[in-house]
Amino acid sequence: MAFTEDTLPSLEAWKCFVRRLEERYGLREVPRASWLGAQRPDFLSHALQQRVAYLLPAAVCDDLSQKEARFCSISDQSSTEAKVAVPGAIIAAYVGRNLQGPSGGVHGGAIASLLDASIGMATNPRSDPDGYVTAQLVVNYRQIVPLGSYVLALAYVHDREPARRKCYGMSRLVDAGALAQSTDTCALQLQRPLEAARRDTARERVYADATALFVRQRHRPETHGERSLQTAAVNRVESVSGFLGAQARPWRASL
Ligand SMILES: CCCCCCCCCC(=O)SCCNC(=O)CCNC(=O)[C@H](O)C(C)(C)COP(=O)(O)OP(=O)(O)OC[C@H]1O[C@@H](n2cnc3c(N)ncnc32)[C@H](O)[C@@H]1OP(=O)(O)O
Repeated sequence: MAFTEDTLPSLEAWKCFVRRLEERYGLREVPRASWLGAQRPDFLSHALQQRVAYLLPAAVCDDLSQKEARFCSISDQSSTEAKVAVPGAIIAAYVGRNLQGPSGGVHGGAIASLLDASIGMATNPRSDPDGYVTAQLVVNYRQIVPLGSYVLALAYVHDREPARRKCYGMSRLVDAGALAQSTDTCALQLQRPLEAARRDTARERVYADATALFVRQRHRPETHGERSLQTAAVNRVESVSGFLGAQARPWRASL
């Protein structure tokens, strides 16, 4: 998917999305003050200190290339905090007609991919994004996801066995409702457990949930050429956007 200036969400729209996340899920850790007064360096360092491992997209990064800015990762900085595994993650996505499974509904494979990606994000620290891979993924499909929906995958890690290289997580795919109205795929890694991922709330429709076992690889496959963490993060989110077939449409969050 090609990102253009038109498809970048504005900072205001992104802040609005985060505010709504805060309201719905009590995400106290999103540093509201820094969003509101965002200037890139302060914003990034403050956000890092405030336990947000990385934020995508970050349209505030005006000195990066457009593509990098779209997927700016704040934990590429070599801080100790960035090396800490993140126990929670949220992906907001639009699932369009190109993902048709049953008539009028989204294909189960796309739903599984979203759930898998969100748990993978909650499992892997940004400083080592390829450490843990999916060994097992069990998906419960609870309701048809209507084509053309905005959805959120809310993931958290509930157990780790480092000595055995194992990490257990779960994710719930819910209707985003008015919370995210964008065809962009965006993601947030959190350094606190996301309580909202744990249980259903009356306020949202739950389409599916999944449990997963991630296992740390003993040997990594060779990568071809130099690959920065930044590039890996960009590629990974682009791959999610890619398989979702996100169409280039403007951000539609109302302020
Ligand atoms: C910011 C970053 C965001 C990142 C998002 C990324 C999300 C993307 C996630 C993916 O899509 S990953 C791609 C799909 N997955 C793969 O391609 C994985 C392919 N499989 C493998 O590479 C290996 O099979 C694997 C690393 C999972 C395990 O191989 P090992 O040889 O290291 O496992 P080993 O036999 O030593 O087992 C270690 C432990 O895990 C257990 N285990 C391994 N595979 C299992 C399995 N499949 N089911 C259940 N348990 C399993 C195994 O029983 C054992 O437990 P115990 O120590 O308690 O005995």
